[in-house]
Amino acid sequence: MASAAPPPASSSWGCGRRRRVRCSAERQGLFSRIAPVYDNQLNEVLSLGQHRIWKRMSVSWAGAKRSDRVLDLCCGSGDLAFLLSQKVGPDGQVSALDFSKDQLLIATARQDLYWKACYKNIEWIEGDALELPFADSNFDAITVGYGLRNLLDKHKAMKEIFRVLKPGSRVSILDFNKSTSTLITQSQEWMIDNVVVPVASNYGFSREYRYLKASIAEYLTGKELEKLAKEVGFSDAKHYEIAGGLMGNLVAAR
Ligand SMILES: C/C(=C\Cc1cc(O)c2ccccc2c1O)CCC[C@H](C)CCC[C@H](C)CCCC(C)C
Ligand SMILES: C[S@@+](CC[C@H](N)C(=O)[O-])C[C@H]1O[C@@H](n2cnc3c(N)ncnc32)[C@H](O)[C@@H]1O
Repeated sequence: MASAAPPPASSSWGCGRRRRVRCSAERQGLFSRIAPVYDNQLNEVLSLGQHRIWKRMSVSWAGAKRSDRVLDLCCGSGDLAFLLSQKVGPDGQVSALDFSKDQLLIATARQDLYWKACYKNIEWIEGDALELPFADSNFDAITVGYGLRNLLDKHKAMKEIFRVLKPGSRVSILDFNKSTSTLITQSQEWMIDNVVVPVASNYGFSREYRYLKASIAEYLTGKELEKLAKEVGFSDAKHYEIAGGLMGNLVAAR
């Protein structure tokens, strides 16, 4: 596992005892704590396995093809990186970046378990999505699965994504949808309050999953995501609502 610039030095106690997960170090700690149960348990159970379909859709929208060099940003335990790996094949290259060492350890363990030859094309990089350790115009496709919403500076992140993407290539950003529909927002919040958090509390992670609701409320709507992409230079940007509007995917072309 390669290591790049660590996230800002702000430490969790430097964030004070705020109730909200407000700084990079606190968010890093959150994802490191939930790493052992994150993918094969809680996401699987809570989404009734649907999250794998949403991730496949997102990877398809990125447009990765054989022999491409691609990036999975905020890769976590590697779900999208493994899907990208199959798209680009053994002659392709997948760079998978995350700032949680614990998430990356789970990802490398999964890579060692899997038998597909193509998975050898994945490089795991510990780094900050806001300061990418890559050259300009470096990637043929980029995916961000449930990552952008967790980044403190979404504008800076989108500028970095634009910088490292090759002209004519696409980024596909999957996340919860911050809906403009009151009914969808209320449904989303009801499920988080009455299903997600209670189930997560059985694993000792009620606070970590309670963060979801606030992070969605502070996120950008589909139209705002499209506007942000255009502002940083993308020539085209379209946000698609999926899962009945509970989730959404932005596809932006450089
Ligand atoms: C893969 C999913 C979420 C990933 C995820 C993203 C985050 O930012 C987190 C932050 C803090 C803790 C955990 C996460 C996190 O897991 C989506 C599926 C898992 C969700 C937790 C389940 C969400 C349930 C939906 C609101 C309703 C699903 C309806 C479905 C049709 C059954
Ligand atoms: C909800 S998980 C998503 C993981 C994976 N993409 C998926 O779809 O399952 C969000 C990931 O973003 C990472 N992350 C959050 N902020 C980051 C940052 N500034 N730089 C790099 N990774 C970050 C977390 O460590 C975590 O692994």
